[in-house]
Amino acid sequence: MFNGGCYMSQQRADTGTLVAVHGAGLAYGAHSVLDDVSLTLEPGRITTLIGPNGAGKSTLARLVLGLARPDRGRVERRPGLRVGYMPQHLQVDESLPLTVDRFLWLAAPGRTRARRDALQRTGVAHLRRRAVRGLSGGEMQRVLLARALLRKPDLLVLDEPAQGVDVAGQDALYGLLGQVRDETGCGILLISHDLHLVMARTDQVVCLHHHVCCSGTPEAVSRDPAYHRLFGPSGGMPNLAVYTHDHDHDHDLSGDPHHDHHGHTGGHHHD
Ligand SMILES: Nc1ncnc2c1ncn2[C@@H]1O[C@H](COP(=O)(O)OP(=O)(O)OP(=O)(O)O)[C@@H](O)[C@H]1O
Repeated sequence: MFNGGCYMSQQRADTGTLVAVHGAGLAYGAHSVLDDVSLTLEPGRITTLIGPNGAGKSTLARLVLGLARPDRGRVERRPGLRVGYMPQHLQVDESLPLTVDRFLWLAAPGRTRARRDALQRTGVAHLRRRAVRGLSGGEMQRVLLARALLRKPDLLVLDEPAQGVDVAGQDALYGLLGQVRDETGCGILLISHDLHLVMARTDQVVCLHHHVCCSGTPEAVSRDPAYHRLFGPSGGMPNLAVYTHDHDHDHDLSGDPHHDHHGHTGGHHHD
């Protein structure tokens, strides 16, 4: 729901924006986690949110999902927005003999066909009757993506989906997400703490360290000599790209932009 009144709701509904965060600030006690953060998510566009541990990425995702409210600024959401969320961690009770099919049904009760189609789309239809607790990290990730897709989301939010997956698995996942975007036209918000390697088809990269440090588009891995050496001349990982940061400031350890007595920036540079 939009917080900006009728006029703003109408304006946003017309332009199709899924979620718009305007100058959001949020603090836990004295600890400022987000400071004047703005972000716009559009249908059919992939946004990658990167930043070091503790930068506020998951907190910003919670604002986008409507699970938290900013102390300052506002968050507008398209009326009736359907969101599919793939969490960073999921606790599955090891003692429960839960099958993949049952696991999906619990999230979205409905026809078997829909669950089969969702698993088919993420390339793991063969796992439908398997126990969730026996799945590998990469298999679980695809099941979680199928679960998010069952909601037929306008916006897919994935928190660190590449965590615990090797580079080839990350490349395959990003390829799959590109297909999902092309087929469904949904917007995608991807969260990652990898400051350099991002999904090649990302439309905008936003680097967060409590505030937005910089944003832009990634460059193909094949154009970066370091990754060229790693992946070979053909750029064997077509779905990965390099993001080059463009900061005009450094950070001290609290994440605050830092200037020395002479007006020069100093502190911990995180790119
Ligand atoms: N409910 C809470 N109460 C107090 N502090 C919190 C709460 N949630 C998050 N924080 C703090 O806010 C900061 C940002 O956390 P957040 O999880 O948003 O960062 P992140 O960028 O997603 O980090 P990571 O990459 O490690 O997952 C951290 O210092 C965290 O300890």
